[in-house]
Amino acid sequence: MSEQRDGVNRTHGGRGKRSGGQRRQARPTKPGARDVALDVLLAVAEDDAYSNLLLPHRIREARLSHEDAGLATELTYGTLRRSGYYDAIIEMVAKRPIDEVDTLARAALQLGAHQLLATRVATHAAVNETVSAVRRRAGQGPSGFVNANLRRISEADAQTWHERVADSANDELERLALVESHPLWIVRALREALALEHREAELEETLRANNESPHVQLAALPELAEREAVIAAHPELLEPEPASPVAMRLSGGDPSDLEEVRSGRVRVQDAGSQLVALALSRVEPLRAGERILDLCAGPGGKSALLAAEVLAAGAKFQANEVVPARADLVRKALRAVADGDALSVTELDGREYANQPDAYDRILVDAPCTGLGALRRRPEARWRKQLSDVADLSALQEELLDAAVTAVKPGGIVAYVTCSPHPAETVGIVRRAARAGGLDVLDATAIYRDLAPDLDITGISVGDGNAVQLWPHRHGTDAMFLTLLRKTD
Ligand SMILES: C[S@@+](CC[C@H](N)C(=O)[O-])C[C@H]1O[C@@H](n2cnc3c(N)ncnc32)[C@H](O)[C@@H]1O
Repeated sequence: MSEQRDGVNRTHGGRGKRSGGQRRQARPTKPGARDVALDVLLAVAEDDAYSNLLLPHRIREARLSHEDAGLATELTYGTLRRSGYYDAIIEMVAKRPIDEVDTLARAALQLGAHQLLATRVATHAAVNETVSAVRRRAGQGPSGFVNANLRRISEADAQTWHERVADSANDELERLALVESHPLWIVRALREALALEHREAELEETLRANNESPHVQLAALPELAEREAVIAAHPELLEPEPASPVAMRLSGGDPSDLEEVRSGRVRVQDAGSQLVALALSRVEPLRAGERILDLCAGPGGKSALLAAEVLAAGAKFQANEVVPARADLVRKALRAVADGDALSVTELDGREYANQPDAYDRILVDAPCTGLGALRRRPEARWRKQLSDVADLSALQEELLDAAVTAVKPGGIVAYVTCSPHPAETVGIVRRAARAGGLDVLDATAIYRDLAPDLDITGISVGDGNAVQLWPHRHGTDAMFLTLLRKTD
């Protein structure tokens, strides 16, 4: 039997390795939604592509209709998010370890399993169309293997597969990791984070929320756009989003169809990201002449919102981003807020700001992190992150926070923020800083309750104050963490 015919990956390269023996054939027919989805799944597996960057290109190249573009998007992102769960099923039907399944066959089986078990696509279409996409790409060889195994998957319903996979687990955490399609170390970290609020019972809900597509949320930049007026101009598309006083929810369509988005007065931004930025600018009134620094600003979402607030109060705004290409994105984001390049963006390692003691009134440290709080937005991210990333990042996070504490004036405020709820990146960092002395931990729950009275906010005790962890399943936002620290001497 040839490699193509039996679907075996004899390279044993596992995820992300090209299977070598496949010949990619020219497609005689116009590609459809499944061809596009399969293309992107393979590029993610073989070339470490980012699905959210590649998919829009592939959809345009294939000239998919609006409807097919929607289908390709749902199939690609849904399959990537749940691919760990589908792998468990593929191992059962193919009766071999997943790393021994050829990359194309594995991607096609995941794609087919997603259609069969998580969408309303009819069984015959899910099987036949997926097999046809494999045949167009690689000929008869692997399509037989894919066809046979998809038929086996289609013989049981979604509930039965759920039970079979759950029964294969050794314990409760492994069960959740398998059925909710997350690496086990991430499940453990999320449980630990929920335990800080005595909410371990919400673990399954938290994991499920990571498997859903988030709503598109927009921010009306203060002084440049007024939320109610923007909603009034597009009542069929927009509604207020309770998680931030400037947030709106887009019900469908492309945000750039809105003139307010094209002009930069309204930005696509998660409401939790809005809330952490506004917590710093509104924790107490901004005074004219205050100096505000965004230490880790790329690509500039929070900078744009903060700068709009800061300039309206006659205060001064400074952004910094160490990666030059990302610093350019910050400059672009700030152009809508101030004419030309009126706001400078430095390109320093944020730790160098320790050389400017007592220089700023408020500093945002939106620290580089694992991003475990935004897994629903980055469908393949959970499979690429590693536990070892946490140690490296938390060392950097400590140093960036220390630099900000040095650079803020006595009486000034540092906001420490991550888009990860991993305790080693959140409370681990701020509790250490609080123990070192010279800082008061403010009550972040109070400012959140002012800014978003409809949200159910609970605090996590840090020193004498409270940090706040937002969650997709409870607040409809990314899992943003915030602590506000005031320098006392
Ligand atoms: C979580 S992101 C910031 C997101 C941004 N605040 C926004 O809302 O668009 C963290 C940023 O920190 C940058 N970064 C990483 N190491 C850094 C360092 N040593 N100094 C300053 N910035 C750093 C990364 O390049 C990344 O752009």
